[in-house]
Order: sequence, then structure tokens, then C-alpha cells
Amino acid sequence: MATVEEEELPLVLVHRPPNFNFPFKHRLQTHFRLLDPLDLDPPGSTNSFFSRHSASIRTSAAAGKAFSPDVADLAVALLIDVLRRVSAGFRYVRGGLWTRNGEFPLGFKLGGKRVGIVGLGSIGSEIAKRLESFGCVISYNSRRKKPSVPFPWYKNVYDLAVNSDVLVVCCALTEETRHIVSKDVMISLGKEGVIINVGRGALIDEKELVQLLVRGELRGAGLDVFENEPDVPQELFSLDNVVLSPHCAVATPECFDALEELITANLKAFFSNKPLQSVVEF
Ligand SMILES: NC(=O)C1=CN([C@@H]2O[C@H](COP(=O)(O)OP(=O)(O)OC[C@H]3O[C@@H](n4cnc5c(N)ncnc54)[C@H](O)[C@@H]3O)[C@@H](O)[C@H]2O)C=CC1
Ligand SMILES: O=CC(=O)O
Repeated sequence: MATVEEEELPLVLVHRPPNFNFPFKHRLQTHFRLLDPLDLDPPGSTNSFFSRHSASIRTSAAAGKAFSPDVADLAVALLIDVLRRVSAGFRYVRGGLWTRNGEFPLGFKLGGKRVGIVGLGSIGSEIAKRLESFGCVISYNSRRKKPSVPFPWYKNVYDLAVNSDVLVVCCALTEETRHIVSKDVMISLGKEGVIINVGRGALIDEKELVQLLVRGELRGAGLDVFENEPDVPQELFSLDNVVLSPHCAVATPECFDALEELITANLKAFFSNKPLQSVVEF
């Protein structure tokens, strides 16, 4: 039961993925009364509060750009790790292989690589900015050419892959983008090709990706997201050219501070009839 003082706070309906427990919930509760359907409905419920009421919900605050710099940092870290074999080198030293086998295999230079970004949104733009400063040559695919962007645009991912050494996948997952990185796209990237995914697992045909990596038909992959998290295909565990992270691109306290600031600003704007800083239309 809410107390009389709590009743006076603005009521906020929370819409979040079941695996996202925002650590600043208690601080938001000092300004707002939170109605979190996941506290009421079990995860996966087909008749959840949100699905029953979503038709009547028109506007909500989104994460906006709060996550983007940290996600972009991790994408670049995964790419450098795959190319320069950072994690593999660590395993080599720790496993005593340096003493036993001698020199470690050569890695590959980042500068000069042609990087194709699938989805030049908020995260993709941050990735482009970082990789450009490393001397990479950027191009991108999105539904439409972005007039203010200087990089070459490819209208499909296949053509982007043909003209890239690296594909960085960071577009939104929709029915249209599910498996947008198909077997054909990966084959067209070629044997020297590297794939980085910080978007969603299902943007890539994961079974085909695994097969291509196992058969040595790609140079490597850096993956933060997977089709059936937290289950990761076991075949990837023994591949030295694959770097895996547990969907943690946003997992920094700074990121959550930025998110808290944005959510609070959005909610305060909403309750004073001012424009939101970031909006989702349902
Ligand atoms: N690994 C992680 O921890 C995180 C992953 N993400 C994922 O990254 C995605 C992108 O995030 P933002 O850049 O912030 O979103 P955004 O909305 O700024 O950008 C999404 C981009 O996807 C593009 N896109 C949509 N449909 C497309 C299509 N059919 N073909 C090509 N491009 C298409 C849009 O043009 C847009 O440029 C999110 O939807 C989310 O799934 C987001 C945050 C953290
Ligand atoms: O962690 C956030 C996400 O969208 O992924």
C-alpha cells in the first residue's frame, strides 16, 4: 500500500526487459511512484500488464544516447582484441605456451581497415568516430542514406560486406533486420573478414556464423550479444580468433549514471509538459 506522501508523487509505468534490473530504482523512487509490471507479472507472461495496456500508451522515455559511448568503446575493444589477439595472447602467456612454443603468431593492424557499419544510429556513429581516428575507412548501411554523413552508404548489407574488411553490427533488431547478416553476407565479407556484434544476437545468423568460424572461413569475431542469451554456442569456446563478452557493453557505473540523469530529466519534462530529451513511439 502506498503511503499518502507516495500517492502525491507522479506515477510512472516502467517498461524494461526482464533481465535489466536498473540499479538506481530506489533513487527514482524518491521523485516518482514506479509501477513496474515485472514486479506484478512473471517474466514471459503473455498477458502482462504492459501488453494489456500498451495500446493506450503513446509516449515513453528511451535510453537515447546515454549508452552509446560505452557500447562503442566495447565494440572497438572487441575489434582490437580480435585483430591483435589480446585475449589469445593472455591465454598464451598464462597457459605457459610462450615458454614451450616460443613466439606468438602475428596479429593484424587496425589502421587502414575498411569498416562497414550496419546501422549508423547513435551507437554506430560513436563507433565510426572512434575508428576513423584509428585510421579506418568507414562506410555504412542503413535504410536510407543520411545526408549529413560523409561516409559512403550501401543500400544493402551484401554490398557493404563486399567492400569491407570488418562488419560492425549495431542496428535495431526488427522483423526486417533479423538475420540481416546472413551466410551470403558473411561469405561475401571473405576469409579475411571480421565480424563484431554489439547490437542483438539475432541480427546475425548465428548457426552459420559458428560454422564459418569453425571452418576458418572468417578471420574472427567479437561478440557481446547472442541469439539465446545466456547460452553461447559451445563451438566458439575453443576458437582463439573469437572474443566473447556477456552482453556487458553498457555495464559501467558511468553509463547507469547517464541513464539515470536522462530518465529523471525526461520524466520531469513529461510531468511539466515540456518536450522529452528522448522519445519512443509505441
Ligand atoms: N550490447 C549492448 O549492451 C547494447 C546494445 N544495443 C543495441 O544496439 C541497437 C542500436 O542502438 P542505437 O544506436 O542506440 O539505436 P538507434 O535507433 O540510434 O540506431 C539504430 C540504427 O539502426 C538502423 N536500422 C534500422 N533498421 C534498419 C535496417 N532495416 N537496415 C539497416 N539499418 C537499420 C537505423 O537506421 C538506425 O540508424 C539497439 O537497438 C540495441 O538492440 C543498445 C544498447 C546496448
Ligand atoms: O543493455 C542494453 C541493451 O539494449 O542491450
